[in-house]
Amino acid sequence: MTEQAAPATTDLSDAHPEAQVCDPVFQAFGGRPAFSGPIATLKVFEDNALVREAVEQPGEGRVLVVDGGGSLRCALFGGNLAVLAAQHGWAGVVVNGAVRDADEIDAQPIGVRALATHPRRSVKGLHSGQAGLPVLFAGTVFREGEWLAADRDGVVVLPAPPA
Ligand SMILES: O=C([O-])CC(=O)C(=O)O
Repeated sequence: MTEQAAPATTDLSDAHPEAQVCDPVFQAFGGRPAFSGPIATLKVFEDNALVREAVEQPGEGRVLVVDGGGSLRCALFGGNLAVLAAQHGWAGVVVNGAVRDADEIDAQPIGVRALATHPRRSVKGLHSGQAGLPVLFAGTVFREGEWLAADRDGVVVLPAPPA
């Protein structure tokens, strides 16, 4: 997979009045401090079966945006899923919820944003949730196919990649 330099979120925010700038609620994980790509969305709650299914599919440089309803009672993403996401070419994962195995995630060449860490794993096997719907958190609407950039300054969403 070729790794393209992600444009700075500051420059994107300055140059694009249409940019949505996420509320600064995220902690940063992963071996890639800056990442960007088209958005794929998931809406789940304390069940990460769909997250695993997604990162087992070709990522093609996309960013998986997982709305976990903000639950801080378990982790929706962890070290094994980070390996799968990297292997399948996902640029990053943004979680409205918690992750675990922070050190293992940091060892993978993807970017991850989440509200917190939590040692407990989520439910598996219910396969509850929905893919491809617009999701709303951090003051931002994340729509499948729109474009996200993240770096140490924050997370920005644009309707399309900058020209
Ligand atoms: O599988 C999970 O629920 C998350 C996790 O711990 C991992 O990815 O290693």
